[in-house]
Amino acid sequence: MVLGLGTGSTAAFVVDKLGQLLSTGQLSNIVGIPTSKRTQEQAASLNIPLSTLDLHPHIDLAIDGADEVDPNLDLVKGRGGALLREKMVEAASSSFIVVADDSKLVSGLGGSGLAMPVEVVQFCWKYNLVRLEGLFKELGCEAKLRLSGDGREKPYVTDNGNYIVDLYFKNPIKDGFAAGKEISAMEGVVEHGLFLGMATSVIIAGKTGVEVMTK
Ligand SMILES: O=C(CO)[C@H](O)[C@H](O)COP(=O)(O)O
Repeated sequence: MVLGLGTGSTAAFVVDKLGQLLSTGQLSNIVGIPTSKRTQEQAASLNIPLSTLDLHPHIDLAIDGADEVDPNLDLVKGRGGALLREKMVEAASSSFIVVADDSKLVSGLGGSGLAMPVEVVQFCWKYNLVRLEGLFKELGCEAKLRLSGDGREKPYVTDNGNYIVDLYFKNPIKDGFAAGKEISAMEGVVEHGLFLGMATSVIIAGKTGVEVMTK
């Protein structure tokens, strides 16, 4: 079985569990396709056999976290910075299961007040930041370059050598597909964090237990 391995604090539990099941012989004959360098390192340290999309272009199942989940199982992802590889791996997967806690549930994407990331090339990133903010003016959008380092003094660089522009909305995005299309059409945009129509099911953990959402 070919498994897409997600990125983030929730997906890390899945990777740990896979490592444990493999080491105790409860699971065998799997190969993992990691969605980030971080996950690749974690999986390798647990002796999970790894491969790439080049060698395994068809993935049976991907399991990953999410930043926002709406009632249609559409998602915002990428606050952990891995959106490009996540989208490539999850789009190539026959099934895509999301694992999250109930703080991630929203009635409309962009509605949490937290970031919707867009990965952009470094070249003239400010030009694209201004254009992205302008695209969603009517939603009260504010665009910020993601920073890293102890004093947040330098731009965050993705595993693919790009920058991230985080979009903060005052109001939820009305038409995610239209928004995604407009963002992707911008020269210099590499990928955006709207994962639409991709999740097969979402497993949500809350104080009262676990709920499985399916379409
Ligand atoms: O998209 C992601 C990383 O790019 C993560 O899946 C998302 O940020 C959720 O992370 P966490 O489980 O740590 O809340």
